Amino acid sequence: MFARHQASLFDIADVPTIEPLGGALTRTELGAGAWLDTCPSWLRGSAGLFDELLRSVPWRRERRPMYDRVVDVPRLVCYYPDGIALPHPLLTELRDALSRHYAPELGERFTTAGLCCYRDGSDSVAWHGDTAGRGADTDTMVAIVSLGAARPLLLRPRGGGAASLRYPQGHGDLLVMGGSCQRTWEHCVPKTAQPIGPRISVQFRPRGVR
Ligand SMILES: O=C(O)CCC(=O)C(=O)O
Ligand SMILES: [Fe+2]
Repeated sequence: MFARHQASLFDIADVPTIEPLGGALTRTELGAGAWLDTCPSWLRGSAGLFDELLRSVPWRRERRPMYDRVVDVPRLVCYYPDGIALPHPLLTELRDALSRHYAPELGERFTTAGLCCYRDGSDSVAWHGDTAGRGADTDTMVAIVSLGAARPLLLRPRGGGAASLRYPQGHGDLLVMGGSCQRTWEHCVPKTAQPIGPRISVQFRPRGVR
């Protein structure tokens, strides 16, 4: 199912470590109350995590209503709702580190994890905001940790008017969308014609945000 992949290309250290978030994040104000925090290589030494998730997560195809049909979304997904154990203890550590760091600003914990697998460059997700839940009308946060092959995450203001921003998301990188980002901006992961291996995106969200 997956293109050939060598863990050592991504990360050679064996012991997973995460950077304390305090000094490591860069915040970008996007306007309209939206912001982004980024931390390249937040997680190091995580090649084993990528391999294990690729192998052991019960990936399934995503289907979405579009106009009068239901279509396959070109990527694989697995959703871990509030209260369901995550598929690897390291993901629990990441979620809890994010919850601790953002508690004063977010006022609640990250409780759910959405895992997506982009098998190769023809997998993608179209422009959207995470507005299926509270993000439609409430400021919130979505924290994304990327594993595997680097793919860019693009952002643009809803309603157009500005060139899109491009954030390459490589192995271990963290990107957090905050404030009004889900309702005032859109994001996507475009297809690429480059021969590229699989990428896993892990999105942590508070309860009720989808
Ligand atoms: O692949 C990513 O990092 C973004 C995924 C995403 O936007 C979503 O599943 O809502
Ligand atoms: Fe999203």
